[in-house]
Amino acid sequence: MDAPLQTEMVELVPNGKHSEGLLPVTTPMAGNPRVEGPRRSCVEGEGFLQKSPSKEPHFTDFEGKTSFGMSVFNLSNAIMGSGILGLAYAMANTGIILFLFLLTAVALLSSYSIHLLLKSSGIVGIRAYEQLGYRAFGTPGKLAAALAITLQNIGAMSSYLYIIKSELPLVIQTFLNLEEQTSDWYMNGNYLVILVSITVILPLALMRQLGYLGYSSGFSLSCMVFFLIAVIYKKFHVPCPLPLNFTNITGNFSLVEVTKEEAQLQIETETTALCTPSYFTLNSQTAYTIPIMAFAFVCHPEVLPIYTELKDPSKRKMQHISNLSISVMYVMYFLAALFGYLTFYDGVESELLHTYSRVDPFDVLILCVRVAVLTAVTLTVPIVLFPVRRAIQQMMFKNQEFNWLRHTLIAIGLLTCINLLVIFAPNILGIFGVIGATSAPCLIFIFPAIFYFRIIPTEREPTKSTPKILALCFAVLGLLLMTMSLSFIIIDWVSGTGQHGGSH
Ligand SMILES: NC(=O)CC[C@H](N)C(=O)O
Repeated sequence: MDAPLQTEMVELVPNGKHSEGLLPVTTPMAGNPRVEGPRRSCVEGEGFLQKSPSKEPHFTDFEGKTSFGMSVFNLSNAIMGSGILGLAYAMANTGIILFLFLLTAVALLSSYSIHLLLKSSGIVGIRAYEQLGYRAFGTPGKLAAALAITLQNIGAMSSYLYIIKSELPLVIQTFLNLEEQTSDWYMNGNYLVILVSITVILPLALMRQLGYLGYSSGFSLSCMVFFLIAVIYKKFHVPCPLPLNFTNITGNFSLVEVTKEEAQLQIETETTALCTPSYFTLNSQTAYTIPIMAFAFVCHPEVLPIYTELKDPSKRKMQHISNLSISVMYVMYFLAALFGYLTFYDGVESELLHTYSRVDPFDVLILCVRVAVLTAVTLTVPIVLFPVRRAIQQMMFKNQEFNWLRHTLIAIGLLTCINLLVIFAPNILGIFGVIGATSAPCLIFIFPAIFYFRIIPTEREPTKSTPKILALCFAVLGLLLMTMSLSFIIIDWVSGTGQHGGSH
């Protein structure tokens, strides 16, 4: 009947305005979610029909204006963040082959979950993650989605600001050619974070639409490309083992009475052991790989806002944008991890930039790399802030018209909270390890799958149809990953070896 008409039913109201008021959204009754299915289809069918005959002007006021290319920039920028800095460490704990396999799997799964989100939003007719939750499970579903988005993105933004706080003073120190850090205000990470937040992040975060951030996203991506080139270049210019390790090795030998040749031989053996890539590794840290990768590919809260602003939107076009962004990031992630790993091998730290500081903190190229990463993460904050503001609006001010004052106050409020967190409670970042381990699997695996399962009408896809069974398997996979990551974090805490959780 009217089922096929639902497919591309999309609501073309820009962010902040997509109110439920435009389409009668009925709260599903628990346990009987599709009671209102046919009625809804009808309404959505009408909406669709209104648009399709002329194929445009009807919605000109609300039409998204962002081009395909700008959307790719924005989505790629949303994907790319501090996650990239942890991947070389992940590779050191999996080996190259296993890493490649896992990275491919996470990228494919991430794309599949975007497919589930897009398909569900086509049915609901509203491109907002929280609204999918509402349609699937009523208010609890909406709150769960909004909470996961808020926690995940606040965690991500804190990790970005934390990078600014710890790296920017070093950059300034090097630029000023100072041997040691002075107590001047411009050497104080806390002041610098506040300054960057006010002068760069806030103005960008005040943009009414994500589409305007396309240029800054493009610039942010080019900074990351520079970072990648520098990582590749450094592989061929940093000695292995690092002189520091080398001293340790020779130091050990000087304590014992050994002949020069024996010592030389030992050093060579150790050097080979330290500087040979491993293709397949399993150790106590391997379990962290999946959460690190899952975090690195999270962009799901941003997908629907970007879709809302897309020019001539269609599910197919948005899926192309997502696949393209994920593929580009996949290649960049793999290369950054590979060359980062091949530079330091097992000596790589969970934050790649720190490892470079060990070589020579005042090296000019490393300095430029730092500036590039700082710029990239700074420009990512406004994109990641966007869905949080949207979630807050959906929770507290739904059905209300766009309001500049509210828009501005929420952005200022969020930035203030994140600044306070980073300045006064940097240890809280450990807590974000736990949040990351729960909210990332929820946003990537569990929610898209269960929302899809509940939203797609049974007339269209019976409960036992392959897509729905696949979606359920996907949710179970997410649940397994979440349990696994959490157990490992807890084991780590209990045994007191927790060396992770920092920025991811
Ligand atoms: N929204 C997000 O959480 C983005 C995280 C991003 N994928 C990163 O690597 O930092």
